Amino acid sequence: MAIVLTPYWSPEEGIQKLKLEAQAKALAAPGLAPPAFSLKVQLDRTLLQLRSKSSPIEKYSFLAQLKETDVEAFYRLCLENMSEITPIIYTPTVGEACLQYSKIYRNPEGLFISLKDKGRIGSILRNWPLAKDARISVVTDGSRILGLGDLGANGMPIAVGKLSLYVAGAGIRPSSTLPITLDVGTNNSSNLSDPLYLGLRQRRPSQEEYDAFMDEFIAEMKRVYPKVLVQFEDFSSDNAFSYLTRFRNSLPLFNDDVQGTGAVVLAGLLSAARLVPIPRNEHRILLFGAGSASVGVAKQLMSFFTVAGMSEEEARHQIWLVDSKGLVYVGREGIAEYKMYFARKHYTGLPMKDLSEIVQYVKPTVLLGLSTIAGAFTPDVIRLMSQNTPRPIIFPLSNPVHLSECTFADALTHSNGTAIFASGSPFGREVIGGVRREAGQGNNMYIFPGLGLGALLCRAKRVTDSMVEASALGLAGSLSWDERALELVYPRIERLREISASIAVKVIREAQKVGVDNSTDLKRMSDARLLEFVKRKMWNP
Ligand SMILES: NC(=O)C1=CN([C@@H]2O[C@H](COP(=O)(O)OP(=O)(O)OC[C@H]3O[C@@H](n4cnc5c(N)ncnc54)[C@H](O)[C@@H]3O)[C@@H](O)[C@H]2O)C=CC1
Ligand SMILES: CC(=O)C(=O)O
Ligand SMILES: [Mg+2]
Repeated sequence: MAIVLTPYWSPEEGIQKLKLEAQAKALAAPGLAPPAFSLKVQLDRTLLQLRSKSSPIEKYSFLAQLKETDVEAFYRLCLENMSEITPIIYTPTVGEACLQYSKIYRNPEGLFISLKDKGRIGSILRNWPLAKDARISVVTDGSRILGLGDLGANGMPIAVGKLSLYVAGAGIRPSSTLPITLDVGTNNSSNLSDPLYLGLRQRRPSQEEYDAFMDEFIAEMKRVYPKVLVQFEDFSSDNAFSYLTRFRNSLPLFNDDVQGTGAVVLAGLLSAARLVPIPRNEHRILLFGAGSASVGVAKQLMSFFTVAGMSEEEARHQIWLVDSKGLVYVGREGIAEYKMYFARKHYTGLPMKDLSEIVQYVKPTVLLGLSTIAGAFTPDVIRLMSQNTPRPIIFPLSNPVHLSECTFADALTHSNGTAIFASGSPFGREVIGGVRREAGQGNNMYIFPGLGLGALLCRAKRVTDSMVEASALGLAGSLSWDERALELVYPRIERLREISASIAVKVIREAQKVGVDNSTDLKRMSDARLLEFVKRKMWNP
């Protein structure tokens, strides 16, 4: 396992299989493995080595190297230690990896397609060594990586990290994953002046030029990989919405930040609302931040009200948005098109910017943070929330952890332990009033693996809004009795595979219902058999 005869990265197809065979032979050859060598103990040893690293970024690099040299060991380690490994390969550490990518880069882990490749994108796509196998591609243009802004080509680790979760969390075969970074320049001046920066040294192009590049990219993806599902990741808000609309009917495609986040928050809210003794139609939801994630969440949360019998208009009335200029209302100038639907119609007061003031005005029962503003949920805001409801639902969802709108400890302390809490990045446990409480992680990582797996297995032609909603309902229904007893609003991350399987079943059933699937064989199966089938399809190291 520790003996590697060939580098993982090689342009020849099937190299991974050959490498594993070579390793197996090496381990069997007398003298090449130490006498007491065992794979089980080697995994424990690898974990010890990981834990001996002093900083998260060193752990990230250690794991990246392990994945490169021994992909099976990497995923075995992930599967057996999900709660320890996820914060390293994903948020928060993946954010640090993006920030430092120019320094820590070693080997290509995905495809870089740049503006300079316009006219030959198809041939670049064919350069992926495992070309025939590609089934899921996470595509970023690096323009809004987590809450860290425009990182340009250095956004690659986010695509790689999401795909590692597809493998660990939904059993997608590693060779079927294709991380892509579209390098269309960056407006990040420190990247542009960094001699080690890995991307194009130019500012982002005009919208017209970018649209033409994207049109070619999507057309070539369809041609080269007719079976691939595309997940758009961390595009800046305008493009997140416009490219989702432009391409979602061309191939199976969804935007994780808009749709995956919407689904994960709906699931968390459905679970949280069960803990609050007030009727559904009396909940008032305030979203702090009004970018792609927030507006995606607001749209998805409409069904929190409509499934309870409210009309669309009544549902919209229960939702308020706040952006960097304050409360979003119709009379305010310059409101971007994508947030206009949620602009308050009847607000006639002065512009309102201070969050405490807005909380006093709206009296929300649910406060969601998707603003990238660390500490925006001040003690005062949390105390005011507690006056509106016996159990304030407070989800500071911005990533990575240092951008969270408040900490778990703050939410509990200033609500006298009543807050129901979930954050975008992990917070762990707190003890309040002698009671141990666990923070939930409201992160789209609970949705995209199962959504992608379901869409793949039923060979969906498109990913519909109703399939995304089905994934939310699948997640909401997957809390175990002990998780409920602990008032968790999201399942434990250790159960991600099991949860992804149930989500995939819901997604397949919905695709069949709306007729976008191509899976006559799966239609005949009972739900129980379909679940078995989904689990059997999962790759295991
Ligand atoms: N937990 C999860 O699963 C997810 C979390 N996110 C996080 O959400 C955050 C936002 O992502 P996007 O919506 O894509 O970014 P964005 O940049 O499009 O949106 C940020 C929003 O915050 C607002 N904002 C900025 N400063 C503000 C201030 N001082 N007061 C009030 N509002 C302010 C902006 O006006 C904008 O509406 C990021 O940190 C991202 O990591 C995004 C997707 C999924
Ligand atoms: C989780 C995620 O997709 C984000 O923060 O952008
Ligand atoms: Mg994202």
